[in-house]
Amino acid sequence: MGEAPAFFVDHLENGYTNGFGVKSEPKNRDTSVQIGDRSFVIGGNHEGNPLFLGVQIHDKITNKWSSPTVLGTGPKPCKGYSAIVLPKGRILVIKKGSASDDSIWFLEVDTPFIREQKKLLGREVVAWSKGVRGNAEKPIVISGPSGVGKGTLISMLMKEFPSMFGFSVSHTTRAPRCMEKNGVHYHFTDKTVMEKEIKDGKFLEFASVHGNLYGTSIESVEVVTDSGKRCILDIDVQGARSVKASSLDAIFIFVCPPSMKELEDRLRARGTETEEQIQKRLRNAEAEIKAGKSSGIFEHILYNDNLEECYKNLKNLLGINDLAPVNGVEVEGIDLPKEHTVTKMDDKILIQETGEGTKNKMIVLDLSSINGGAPGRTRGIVLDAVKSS
Ligand SMILES: Nc1nc2c(ncn2[C@@H]2O[C@H](COP(=O)(O)OP(=O)(O)O)[C@@H](O)[C@H]2O)c(=O)[nH]1
Ligand SMILES: Nc1ncnc2c1ncn2[C@@H]1O[C@H](COP(=O)(O)OP(=O)(O)O)[C@@H](O)[C@H]1O
Repeated sequence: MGEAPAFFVDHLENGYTNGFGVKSEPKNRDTSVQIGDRSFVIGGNHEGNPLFLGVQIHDKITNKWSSPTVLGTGPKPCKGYSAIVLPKGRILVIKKGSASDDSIWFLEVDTPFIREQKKLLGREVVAWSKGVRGNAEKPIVISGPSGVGKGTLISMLMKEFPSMFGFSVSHTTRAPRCMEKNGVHYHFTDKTVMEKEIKDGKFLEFASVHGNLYGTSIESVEVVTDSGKRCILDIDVQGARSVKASSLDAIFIFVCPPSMKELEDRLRARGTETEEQIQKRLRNAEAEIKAGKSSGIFEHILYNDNLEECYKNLKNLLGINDLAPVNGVEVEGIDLPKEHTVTKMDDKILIQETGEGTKNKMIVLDLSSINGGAPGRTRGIVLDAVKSS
């Protein structure tokens, strides 16, 4: 889709029929924007769930309504919304009367991520991405054969910098090991449940590894980034390839063992797998190491021979040392007025307070350096209050 013209808040006047052909009255709180031949109506609940803000699409050519699959965690329904069409298939949605860190949202309707998901799911898809002030550092993808020391290195990093890094807890269909906790090391799940969730578009990536299904849910990454931490993903090479193809802009690190013999010794010494499973993991290791070194996915290859040395190299390539400042997302900021109008001027959105007895303050929302987006957050938002003279 090319650049869409700005289309300001508008309420559909003649009512609309939902995806099941039932005519519904438009509610005052609903907001619609038009992109090409389609109107996107934002408001109410999604498919009857009071926790999810509704999104419906009206196609002018066919005169049909559809209820799209909505990916990502969107804003909770509230008193009203302002919406404005942005270039490149995104709609800016501003919640009225909400907390300052929960007011700016993006509904993606035709971004590369949406096009890919539409192809995958074979139906109409939209995705929410929360607007966040400031920039977070890139997520870190760590891959390597089983037993090479990925988990050990990640634990060391999280222990030394607890406020800096957060682990993306994957879903898996494999059985838990005796020390593993559900929701901490993995979300242990059932194959049929996970397959259904994959079909519903809940996963950023997934792969079959050593005979089990593993996957990173969109939510598991959001939970970490929302807490202002840098997200670490421990995933296999197939998963890394999918993430590389996604819109998640990450750093890719592959960890190699000093030798196959040492890898085998570590796997055995760990004592968590049966002999059959160890053999399977060792067979897969050779192909993984080959793919890791030659696929062009990984910008960094680390050799985990001496653990302390490898850990030091990991910290170096992440640009952290013992004096590293604690990073985090700056969310403190300006409250948006409850009642307002929005106007688009190039990359700037002017938010003008309305209503009697107010100071009619003006806020400028600068979108010129936004980055990221679904399946993560939209970052780099700058908000400025215009001082009245
Ligand atoms: N694609 C993908 N791979 C994962 C995910 N979570 C874990 N893995 C990979 O699955 C493989 C097996 O993990 P696990 O059963 O915990 O065994 P370990 O690597 O020997 O500790 C490892 O290569 C992990 O990196 C995920 O969410 N997606
Ligand atoms: N550099 C190293 N030298 C010796 N043992 C190591 C080293 N790194 C990790 N280990 C050990 O190897 C085993 C496998 O490490 P782990 O972190 O579980 O690997 P992965 O997560 O890659 O499967 C663990 O028992 C761990 O303590």
